Amino acid sequence: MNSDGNGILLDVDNVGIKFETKRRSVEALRDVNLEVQQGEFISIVGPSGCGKSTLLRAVAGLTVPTSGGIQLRGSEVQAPRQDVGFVFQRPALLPWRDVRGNIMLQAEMRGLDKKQATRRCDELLELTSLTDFTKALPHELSGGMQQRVSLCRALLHDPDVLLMDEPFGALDALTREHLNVELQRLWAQTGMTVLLVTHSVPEAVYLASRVVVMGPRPGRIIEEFEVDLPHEREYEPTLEDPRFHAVAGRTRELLGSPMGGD
Ligand SMILES: Nc1ncnc2c1ncn2[C@@H]1O[C@H](COP(=O)(O)OP(=O)(O)OP(=O)(O)O)[C@@H](O)[C@H]1O
Repeated sequence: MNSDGNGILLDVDNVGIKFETKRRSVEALRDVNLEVQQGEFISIVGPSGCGKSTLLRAVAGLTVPTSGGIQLRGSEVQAPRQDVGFVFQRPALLPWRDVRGNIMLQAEMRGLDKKQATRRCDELLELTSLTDFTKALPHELSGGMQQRVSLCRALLHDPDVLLMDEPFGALDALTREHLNVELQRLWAQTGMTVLLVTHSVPEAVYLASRVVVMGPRPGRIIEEFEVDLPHEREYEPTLEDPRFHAVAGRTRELLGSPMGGD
């Protein structure tokens, strides 16, 4: 339960975003409404250019809505927030810093207590099976490991909400599958709140407690599905589960493609 007493951690209220440039005006989002409870895992899918990244950036306070508003833990999001974690498609690690150094960057930027941050860093390294690579440099790591480092960095300050924008889009299929399984376990074990943008329908449904489908620009939410699957999910049995197929099939229909993304 959060400070506003109704269990809603994040409230996106009638948000519209227009980008005005010298040459054109783009309406990226129109009347977007989304209420997220603490501990939910929301997967956001939609056609390219429908405003998924814009929505995440607005939640992080990196883009200001043109209309409507966003509340996180009861306070209006008006500027970049300290209480979110962001994982992008590329891990963006500093090549001269080792794994611990890259994760601890978050502590330095936010002025966190070094002892506490180091303890948390150790826990996260353990949770993501990176303990043996603490002193490795980014070029010594696989793409999947680099993305795990970037996940640890995003979680170091224990954010209220973790925002992930196509975090596994640049990885090969097998690595992506492994990281899906790890992220599922992490979510089930920690109860963190996640908003994930993805083009992959199986990834969206396997990970989510709720799938949010957006329509073409100007981006709006056209449908939402609760995913009626156990909190902790094994990979293959889940992908064969009729409840998984029901949501994945409906999502693909809405996206208008037989394959519905990768
Ligand atoms: N800073 C900006 N200035 C001008 N237009 C922008 C800006 N950011 C996004 N847009 C436009 O807003 C629309 C939505 O972009 P956004 O990146 O949010 O879509 P998306 O759904 O994440 O796309 P994709 O799935 O291809 O990554 C696009 O038409 C894009 O060109």
